Amino acid sequence: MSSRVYVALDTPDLARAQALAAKVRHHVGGIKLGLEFFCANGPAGVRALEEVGLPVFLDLKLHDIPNTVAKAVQSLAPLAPAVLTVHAAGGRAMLEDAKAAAHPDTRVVAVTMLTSLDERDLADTGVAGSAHDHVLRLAELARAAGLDGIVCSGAEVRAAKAVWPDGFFVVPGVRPADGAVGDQKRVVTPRQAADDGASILVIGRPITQADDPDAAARAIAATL
Ligand SMILES: O=C(O)c1cc(=O)[nH]c(=O)n1[C@@H]1O[C@H](COP(=O)(O)O)[C@@H](O)[C@H]1O
Repeated sequence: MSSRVYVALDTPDLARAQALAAKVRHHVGGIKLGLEFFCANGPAGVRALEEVGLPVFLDLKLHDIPNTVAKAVQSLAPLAPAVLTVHAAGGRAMLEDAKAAAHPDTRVVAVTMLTSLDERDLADTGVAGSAHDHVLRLAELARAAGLDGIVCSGAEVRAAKAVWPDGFFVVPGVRPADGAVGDQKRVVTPRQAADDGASILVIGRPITQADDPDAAARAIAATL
């Protein structure tokens, strides 16, 4: 089975992204390209990274009115990414229209509660209650809207999978036991995320900022 680890190539520099991908390609299952990369390099950058030969996860976290998101997803359809993110908070109509506009081979997944947030941050946005309940509520919304899965932290993935057994679960905020947490707040180890049911693990800086990214990716893969 190929690795469940997708490496987040968060850089605006195309050559650096290509070099990192070439280094780690034997120890990861896919590549995640996000806003930092896409704003600098656009669809041409995505096509350049496709040449590495790994599945590409396009993480643009789209969140707007249904018509705008659907048209954006339609514009991305020729890239046929393996995975594409939208924000669950955009609401049911936006989620339905995003899925309808996507390439049929693309898994459209909804970001529930960013792993950089905790319950105090949630309260600041006017949402009372626990992260667990908020994620499960948005998971149910995504499922009802016909999406393929969600993005959540490793702290919620077991509960989310229990209520959506055939959902696709993306878990970022993953850190090796001794890893620097940085701006993430809800973190788990790669092993815990995998054991608790993550379909894929998104890991960026623990690999990309390592002195030897390939060795870091290999060490993480060895714990799974
Ligand atoms: O959708 C995502 O991938 C995502 C959702 C989320 O809740 N938290 C989160 O960190 N991410 C992404 O996952 C990656 C995590 O990177 P590191 O913190 O460097 O491992 C970044 O590219 C984030 O954009």
